[in-house]
Amino acid sequence: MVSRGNGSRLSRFVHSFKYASQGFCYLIRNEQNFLFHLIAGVFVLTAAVLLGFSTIKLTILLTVIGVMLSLEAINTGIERSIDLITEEEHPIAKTAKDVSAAAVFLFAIVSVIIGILLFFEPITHLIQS
Ligand SMILES: Nc1ncnc2c1ncn2[C@@H]1O[C@H](COP(=O)(O)OP(=O)(O)OP(=O)(O)O)[C@@H](O)[C@H]1O
Repeated sequence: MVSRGNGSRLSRFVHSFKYASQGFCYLIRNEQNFLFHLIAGVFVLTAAVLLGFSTIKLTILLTVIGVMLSLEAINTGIERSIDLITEEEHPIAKTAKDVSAAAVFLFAIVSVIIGILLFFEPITHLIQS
C-alpha cells in the first residue's frame, strides 16, 4: 500500500502533485491515445504560434487541447476502475466503458470542428500569398 502522506497542507499539496505526475507518466507510457493527443496538441499549438494566432485564438486552442487530454485521462481512470471491480464480461461494465469512450469521441469531433474554424482562414491566406 502506498503511503498517502497526511502531514501539513504543504506536504499534502506536494504529495498530490507527485501522485498527479505519476498518473501523467502512466498515461504517457501506457495509453497510446493520450500520447497521440499530446503530440498532436503540441504540433497544432506550434503551428498556431507560427501562423501568428491572436491571444484569444491561442486561448481557445489551449482550452480545447487541455479538455481533450483531461477527458482521455478521466476515461482511462474509469476503464481501470471497472477492470478493478470486475474481470468478468458484464453488460453494465460494457455500458460504463462505452459511455466513457463516447465522451472522448464527442469532444474529439468538436475539437476537429473548432480546429477547422480556427485554421481555415490563416491556412487559405498562407496558400494564396
Ligand atoms: N468487463 C467488461 N464487460 C463487458 N464489456 C467489456 C468489458 N471490458 C471491456 N469491454 C468492452 O470492450 C471495449 C474495450 O474495452 P477496453 O478495456 O479494452 O478499453 P480500450 O478502449 O481498449 O482502452 P485501453 O486500451 O486503454 O484499455 C469496451 O468499450 C467495452 O465495450
